[in-house]
Amino acid sequence: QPQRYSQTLWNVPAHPNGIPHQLHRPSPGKQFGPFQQTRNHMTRQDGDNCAMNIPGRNGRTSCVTYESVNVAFNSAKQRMNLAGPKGRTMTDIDVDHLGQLLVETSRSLAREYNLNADAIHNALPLIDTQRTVIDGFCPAYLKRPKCTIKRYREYNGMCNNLDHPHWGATLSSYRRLLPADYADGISEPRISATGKELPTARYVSAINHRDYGFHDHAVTVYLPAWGQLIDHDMTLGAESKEPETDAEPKCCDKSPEQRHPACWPIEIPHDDPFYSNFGRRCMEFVRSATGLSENCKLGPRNTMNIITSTLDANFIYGSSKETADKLRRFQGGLLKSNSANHHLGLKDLLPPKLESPDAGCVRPNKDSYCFLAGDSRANQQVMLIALHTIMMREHNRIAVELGYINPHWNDERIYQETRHIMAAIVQHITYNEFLPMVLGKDIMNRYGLLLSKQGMGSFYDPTVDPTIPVSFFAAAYRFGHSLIPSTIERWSVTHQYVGARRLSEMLLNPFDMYGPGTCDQYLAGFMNQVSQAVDDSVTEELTNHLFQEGQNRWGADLASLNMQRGRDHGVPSYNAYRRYCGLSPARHWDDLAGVFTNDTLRRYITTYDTPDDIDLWTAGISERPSPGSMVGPVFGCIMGESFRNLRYGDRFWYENGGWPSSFKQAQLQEIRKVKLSRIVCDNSDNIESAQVYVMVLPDPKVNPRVPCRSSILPRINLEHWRDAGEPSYNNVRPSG
Ligand code: HEM
Repeated sequence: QPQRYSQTLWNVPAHPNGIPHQLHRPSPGKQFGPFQQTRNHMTRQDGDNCAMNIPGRNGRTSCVTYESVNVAFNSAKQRMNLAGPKGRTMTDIDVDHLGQLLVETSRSLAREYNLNADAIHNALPLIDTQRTVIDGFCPAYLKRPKCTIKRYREYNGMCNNLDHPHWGATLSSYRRLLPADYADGISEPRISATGKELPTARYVSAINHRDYGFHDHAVTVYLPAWGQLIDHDMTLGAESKEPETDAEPKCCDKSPEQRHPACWPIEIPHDDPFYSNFGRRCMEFVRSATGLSENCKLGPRNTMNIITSTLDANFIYGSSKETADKLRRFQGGLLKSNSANHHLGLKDLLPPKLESPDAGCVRPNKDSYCFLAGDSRANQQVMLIALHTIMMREHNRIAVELGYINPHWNDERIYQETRHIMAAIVQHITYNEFLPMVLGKDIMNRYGLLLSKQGMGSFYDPTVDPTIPVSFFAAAYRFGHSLIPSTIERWSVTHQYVGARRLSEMLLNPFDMYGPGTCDQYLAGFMNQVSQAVDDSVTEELTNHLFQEGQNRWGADLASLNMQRGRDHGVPSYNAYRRYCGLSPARHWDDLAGVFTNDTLRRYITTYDTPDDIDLWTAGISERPSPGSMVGPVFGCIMGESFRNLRYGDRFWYENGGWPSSFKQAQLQEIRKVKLSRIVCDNSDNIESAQVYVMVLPDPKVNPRVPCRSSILPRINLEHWRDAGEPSYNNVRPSG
């Protein structure tokens, strides 16, 4: 359905049946509300030089000329003096620089033509930048590439959608479900609806996200562990960097004048219950890099996803051919690994990260190396690195078997087919085991997320954009931060408790993994340790001790970072999403009775000036859960819609039939058998039993713990990939 573009920021219609529809990007040459694109139109004032008509008072229109766009861009370029691309390919820093120029260009035009937020959001993007000097700077990757249909995905996600090749691709901007809420309509962080500043993110966190340590009654640590792993398949916000060092700027130790322009440190109140003990008044925070939209359109600031949006297992392989190649052995379709513990009869670990060894972990000495995987965050903590390890092992296990079954396949063919199967497994486990627990049956049903048990589907809808929404990346999918326990337990392979370590000690410290048997102890621990509930309580390990350094007794606060990140990205308030999700927005505090617990509501009343100010993340994790779900209605809606688009907007979706990428019926049935428990059984060293669904605590009746050799945990039968030389395979050139 077309959107009404005359809507204001505060008047977004909900879908009649309660399910919001996608905000379609405007296609060129159409009329949207009062703003008229003038590609082929002569206008009264400026003839062919008029890029956009803006309605003014008394029915008179004024014209934004192409010339004024050129002047605004050139003067921003001169004023900002940002470095241009060094090589032929655009890096995220290059995109950021051009993005900043476009933001400044939009700001100048908004000032010159006195544009309001509605016009900035709706009118500026309609200007045909291809007719301006901007076109000469707009990188080729944002222009339309020639797509061909192949069996395997491109690493960078390009050409998944043949009509919109950039949808879901790397370095594209996050999608918006609602117009950005920036104080100036362009890029400045949100302020209160009262016109005052919002309370600082740390103040909100300290009052509302204390550590009460409530456990979930059913889910194990495998649930947040898998949740984070697949987050790293879908989103990675681009950081602003110092061009000289490629490092994230430091802000707190500099005076405001000396700070990097992206610095936006979080103010800590003087009476903070924790940081005041250490005299801390400032928490590091750097605004994300600026993104670009197709053809480098003008408008409010965009922000970009460095990795592909679709669930394609890029955390194993990377989102570029360059990264993928670094991880490959180029032999037998295998990934590189480290066989240091082979002599003990133990399976391979991930290879050591020899390039930029200090990025992403804190090394105890120069001889220790953290691990190399497809995602740069793999070493962040032990849950993540353990799952990365078993997914690498699963790739190699499947590759060896495929090579055995098809001795005539070369390295490339084995590698690409294994990568294709791994992406299917990630999709299947996510929709079969993870989402039903997180969202519950009703939401799964409402958004069309329930999997078919048999047959091929034709789920693909080329009008659906799988690009991750800002509100998912910067708020809703961070629901997982509430689930994290304070310690991570190790259990023996026979399910006896062994010990536990504080989470903060394990951050950026994956080196435990080198200890013989330790990986197994964690993998067994995750299925025995219960996770925290999704609620307003967040462990102090994350709210006071995140990435604590050296001898310090304090670290950063992830809850504050989440809210600051939401404001950084122009995420509107919780109330705006209530409206978007078909719920009534709160006009008075009383309207929120029952939405949150009374305690939570009381705390919000002391924290915020009005219900219109509440940050999306804090409210989303604090909502009372919907029946059968771990999350409440607003997070359920944002996640439901996002996961719907990831299923229906992915041409390579594993259940789809009729494409060269489609699995055969029998192969699909094999993929449908895979469970995370099977992957743990096959890729741990000595674990001999697991409950059928490892994200849920064992229960003799509904989730029994069974031996790994039991037929209740069937293994994917790769015999169905025996290749008698089907033409549909042989015609396909390997991608990349
Ligand atoms: C111990 C576990 C975890 C730690 C230490 C952690 C830490 C972090 C940190 C430091 C950030 C960046 C914050 C910022 O500056 O904006 C982040 C982002 C994020 N986290 Fe977590 N996280 C954990 C678990 C999870 C889980 C379980 C989920 C979801 C189920 C999750 C979802 C996200 C998402 C969606 C982002 C945004 C990522 C991006 O695209 O850049 N995290 N997390």
